Amino acid sequence: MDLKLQQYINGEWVDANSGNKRHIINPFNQEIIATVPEGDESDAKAAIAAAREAFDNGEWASTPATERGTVVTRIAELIERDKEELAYLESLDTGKTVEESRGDMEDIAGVFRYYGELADKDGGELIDSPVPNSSSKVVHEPVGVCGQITPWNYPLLQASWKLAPALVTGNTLIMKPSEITPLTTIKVFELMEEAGIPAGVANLVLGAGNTIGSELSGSTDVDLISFTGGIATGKKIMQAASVNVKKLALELGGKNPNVIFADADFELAVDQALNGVFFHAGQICSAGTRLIVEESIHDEFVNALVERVKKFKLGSGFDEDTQMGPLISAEHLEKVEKYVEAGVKEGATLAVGGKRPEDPELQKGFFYLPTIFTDCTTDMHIVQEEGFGPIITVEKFSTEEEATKLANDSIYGLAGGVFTNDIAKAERCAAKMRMGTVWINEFNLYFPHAPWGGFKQSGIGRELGRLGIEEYTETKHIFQNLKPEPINWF
Ligand SMILES: NC(=O)c1ccc[n+]([C@@H]2O[C@H](COP(=O)([O-])OP(=O)(O)OC[C@H]3O[C@@H](n4cnc5c(N)ncnc54)[C@H](O)[C@@H]3O)[C@@H](O)[C@H]2O)c1
Ligand SMILES: C[N+](C)(C)CC=O
Repeated sequence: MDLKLQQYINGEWVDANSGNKRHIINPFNQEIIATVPEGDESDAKAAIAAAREAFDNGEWASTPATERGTVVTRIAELIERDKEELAYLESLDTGKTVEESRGDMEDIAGVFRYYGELADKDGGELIDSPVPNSSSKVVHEPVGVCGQITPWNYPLLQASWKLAPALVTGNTLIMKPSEITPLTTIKVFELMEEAGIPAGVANLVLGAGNTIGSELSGSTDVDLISFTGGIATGKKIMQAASVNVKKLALELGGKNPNVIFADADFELAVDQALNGVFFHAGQICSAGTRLIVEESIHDEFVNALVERVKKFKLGSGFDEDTQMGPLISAEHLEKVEKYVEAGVKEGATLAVGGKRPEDPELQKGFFYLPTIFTDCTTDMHIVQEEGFGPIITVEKFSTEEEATKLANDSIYGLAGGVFTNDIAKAERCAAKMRMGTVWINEFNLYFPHAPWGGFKQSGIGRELGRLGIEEYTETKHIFQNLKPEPINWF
């Protein structure tokens, strides 16, 4: 593997201070793909010091925004150049099909390109001051040193949503990818170095969340944490971040409803419902794992799903005909198994799946069969909790009001979908659904221009779009009295 397999701190490729290492495991066959440094608090401290110095010396922040934009656009070009290698690494690390990874790489290059082009578009704002003989303007400045923590399911995609807006706005950063999927993030740091990001501006530390992640969240030298991951970790980060009242951007989990009305295009809704859940084996924050189907088509709809699911081809992400790869790890597979067991105990009916596949060729991988539960009710653990696996729960409704009430009955509010051919009904539902994204006759679509994030416990703040850049800026009001006079109060 032609990759540095090291951390990147203050412009140098380095091993962990402790000398410790971690094996990265292929989820398809449990083979060791790579061995990388396992950093700890001391590595995180070194990276924080480098990022602090690079921010405080002001060089990157005072580089003209156009130049910062050019460097970030160059990163997009390098990602496009090395797209095949990146897609290969992402599929090795995560088990997802290489076709999915290629799509991810196109999205990622698009994110760097989008923010590269936005870099110099913020000229601030002139305020019409109510005070005679004065000027009043608003400018946006970088927040400072940013800690960025990412999950394993979309390793480089989630990193790109953080790296590109932080860099174009003049911040410095420390990135900590998931300890089990670091490869593409390492590769992109090589590309960022090639693109000309100055030493200390972007730093990469590798290792566990409870060491490096905690150090980043609890450090008084870090001004902002942008985190994507689970709710439980998000809560720990919020607590640690209170030490210096850090700015926080949290992209957390989801248990996303997909409402299917009887008047929807049946084949389209079946196809999108399957895609909305089983893509990447259900390991997607916005997976439409909670199907809410109108009673009059419920049985026909479930039968159609089951027939299609039985034909899914599970296998290596590198085989052309594979539709679904393995889960990420043995630990996660066990979690998914327990989740399904809980559903059975709660009284839901297993319509298909509910176990590991028996195919001898899949025994070394962390595979789980696509699973559909019927007879589900909102009080069930499997309807309320994120399973993060290839599992659908199906509930029934009979009125529009009931459908949106069910859809909103959740602590989450990340995303949801509505399938209907009645445009007015679709708009009414979208208005009522308390989620950061609502898709109409579509599921799981995102692009750089539109914001992404959650209502309720699915998060704080937004990534992507113009809001994604605002997370990385402080707003300053500058007022000038053009004809100052004494106040003579005291
Ligand atoms: N909202 C979104 O856009 C979005 C996108 C992708 C994934 N997710 C969510 O991510 C979760 C799956 O990812 P995961 O299992 O990697 O999540 P996770 O919370 O276990 O880990 C995410 C990251 O946090 C780090 N971490 C762990 N403990 C930490 C601590 N105490 N302090 C700081 N950092 C710590 C991990 O090392 C990892 O890098 C799911 O809940 C999924 O919904 C959300
Ligand atoms: C945000 N998204 C959909 C790319 C990945 C969620 O896990």
